[in-house]
Amino acid sequence: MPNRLIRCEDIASHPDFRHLPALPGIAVDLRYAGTDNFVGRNLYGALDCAWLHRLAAEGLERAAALLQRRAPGHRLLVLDALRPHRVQLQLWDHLEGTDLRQYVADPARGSIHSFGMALDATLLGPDGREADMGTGYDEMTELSHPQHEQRFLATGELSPAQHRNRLLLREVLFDSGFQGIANEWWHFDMLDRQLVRDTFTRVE
Ligand SMILES: C[C@@H](N)C(=O)N[C@H](C)C(=O)O
Ligand SMILES: [Zn+2]
Repeated sequence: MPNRLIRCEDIASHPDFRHLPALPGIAVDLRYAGTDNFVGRNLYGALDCAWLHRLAAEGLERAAALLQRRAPGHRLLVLDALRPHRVQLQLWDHLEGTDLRQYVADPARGSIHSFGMALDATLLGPDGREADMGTGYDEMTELSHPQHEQRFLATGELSPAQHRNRLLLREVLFDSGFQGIANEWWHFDMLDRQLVRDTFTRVE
């Protein structure tokens, strides 16, 4: 268990966290705060989870500015940000007995979301609609894996336009300091994961 812990209910009083509605030009639709998620129920309830650690929030602001320059009219849509550890446990438990746990960080190690240092995001096009990424958010199939994109491009299961949308999302986030993971096009971490687990405050 990390040395530093804070309850999600107390996050507003912690100086290291920033509230997403205060970040200009970024859209937020936290899917675990409703029923449109793979568990099928609202996991955040009365908790306000529209927060990120200031280092991740600053990276997100940089990414939004880059996106404005590279693809005017597009916006970033945050699908998940700070995820309390208690919710990570529920995601993990929901997938017990399946082979899908590769898509959820083991709470025994800790999700980078629970430190406010990871976000799930997609793009909104100039028409305000979500860009087509080839799969939906949290779609737990190989077609969602960045590591297999070349294969799916070759078979036609991923179109060049869908791939370009993923590349644009990745470019603006990577150029702003985030890193991706091999099996989820929507997930981005700020800083080294082990460093975050060892030295940052985890939100319970
Ligand atoms: C569950 C999915 N949206 C996600 O964020 N996965 C990463 C690996 C996590 O649980 O930290
Ligand atoms: Zn994620």
